[in-house]
Amino acid sequence: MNIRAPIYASTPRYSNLTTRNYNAVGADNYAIESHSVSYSIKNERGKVVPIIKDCSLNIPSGQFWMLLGPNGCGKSTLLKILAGLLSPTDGFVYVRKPRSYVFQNPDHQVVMPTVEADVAFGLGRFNLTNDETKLRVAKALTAVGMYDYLQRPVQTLSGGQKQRVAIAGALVEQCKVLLLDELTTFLDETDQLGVIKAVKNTLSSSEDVTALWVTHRLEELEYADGAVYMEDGKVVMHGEPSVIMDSIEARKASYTDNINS
Ligand SMILES: Nc1ncnc2c1ncn2[C@@H]1O[C@H](COP(=O)(O)OP(=O)(O)OP(=O)(O)O)[C@@H](O)[C@H]1O
Repeated sequence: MNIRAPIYASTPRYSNLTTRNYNAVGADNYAIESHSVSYSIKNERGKVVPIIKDCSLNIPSGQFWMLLGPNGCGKSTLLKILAGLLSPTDGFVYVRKPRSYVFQNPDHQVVMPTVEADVAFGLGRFNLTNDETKLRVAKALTAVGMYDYLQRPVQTLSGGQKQRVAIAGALVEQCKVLLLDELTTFLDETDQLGVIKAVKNTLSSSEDVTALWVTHRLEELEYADGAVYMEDGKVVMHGEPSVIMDSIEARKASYTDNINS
């Protein structure tokens, strides 16, 4: 699979879709929709193990949303379903196209010798002129604040700079939805902030790019327009970041009280 290509499909990916709900999806201004999505795997003993359980969410176009929850609650699995990398066992999803999935480890995605070559990599199949390619690369790198690094060898970049180049690699192909999987896990605070700001800037300088950002860092919620909180494979809360932040803090406090009592 070409990880650098946005995931195109002639029609949205659906599972168990009826005509009635097919007509409903995409009707509101949502870039990402998931309706009663479940995903199970069979373990080595042949037992069916549910990973994602009846998850529904709607993310409005042009917004920056975060997907949070404890380790192992299913965030990455749900993101991969939205990216079309996994097929739901039940329910259906709609994600505006083209969409692009950016990995936690930029070394899986940033593969060419220089920043310019890397960002231009996915444009080969578009039959663009040299000037068009240069213009698109410049625009994508400017959006993530990396234009000055155009000629830099990628191995000289910091982790956060590489993440920004990976995001530019998605933007250059004019993707409408960015699905971002724990990009700041391995980054220090400065790089973490640089990557978040790059995504924010991308959204404010583009017409209708939508981003869903998986994170386990609660403090990142302050940059989000909306948030989804998961526990044990289920979407527990969905909406206003400050409300979700307060509620997560309250759940943590009650958990700590239970342990200490
Ligand atoms: N292919 C698979 N086979 C077996 N178990 C799986 C598979 N994929 C996911 N899981 C399990 O499903 C659960 C959810 O995994 P997932 O990676 O989606 O969680 P997460 O919330 O992203 O976790 P983290 O924050 O630690 O990255 C975990 O218990 C994981 O071990």
